[in-house]
Amino acid sequence: MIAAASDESNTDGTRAKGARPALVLASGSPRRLALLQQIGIDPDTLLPADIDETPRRGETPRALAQRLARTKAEVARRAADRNAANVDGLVLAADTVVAVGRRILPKAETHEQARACLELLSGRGHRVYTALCISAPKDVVRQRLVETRVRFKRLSRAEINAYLDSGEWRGKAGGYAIQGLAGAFVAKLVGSYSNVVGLPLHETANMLAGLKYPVLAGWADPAAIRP
Ligand SMILES: Cc1cn([C@H]2C[C@H](O)[C@@H](COP(=O)(O)OP(=O)(O)OP(=O)(O)O)O2)c(=O)[nH]c1=O
Repeated sequence: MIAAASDESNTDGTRAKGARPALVLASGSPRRLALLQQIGIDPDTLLPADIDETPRRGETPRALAQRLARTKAEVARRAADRNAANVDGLVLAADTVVAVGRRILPKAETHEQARACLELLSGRGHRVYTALCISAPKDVVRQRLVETRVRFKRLSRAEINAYLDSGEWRGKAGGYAIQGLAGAFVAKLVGSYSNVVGLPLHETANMLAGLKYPVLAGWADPAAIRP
């Protein structure tokens, strides 16, 4: 259900003038929620969209990320709309894809997959794409693709084994999580760090602001912002 925050609603259920739209985060990723909260945005509802993420034949990494983000947003909006009396909110979805050239790395689920990813990434550059999709009322859909270039140092067998033992790679695109132990593998990063973790904060804030969702500067009470 997409409902405006209750403390901003009038008694007749209509939205108070100037109230922010309700926000659904179409994600089951704790990292995406934590990143949003980092910039003071607390979604009203979490609605993970369970979709098939298999790349299509010949699909580029960029096209895959964009298609999946859009599908997640659409699936979550349909689920939200099924029960809702009030559907004037925003639905935010994202998808992160790691690629070496046109080669799309999997979201590692097994040791073998994670090892193959790390061996491929060792000592070379790769790109991390996160596609953002925000579905708004009246069939308005905004999309954005953000790219970060990352280069890993050369990884020894011992480092790869130790990293595999950590389990941090599980469920992560490209078989690593930059916000954990793998931060030590990053020799160079060009672009947005939060994009690699799963949600580019600068671009997300801009897109939300463009849809009249109050981010930092639009807040009524700056004192409410966490230090
Ligand atoms: C490269 C990299 C990816 N990741 C994560 C971000 C994403 O959660 C995940 C990529 O998978 P996604 O399909 O983008 O996201 P998800 O399935 O985890 O969550 P949801 O679809 O419900 O939003 O990999 C990191 O946490 N750190 C990293 O350094």
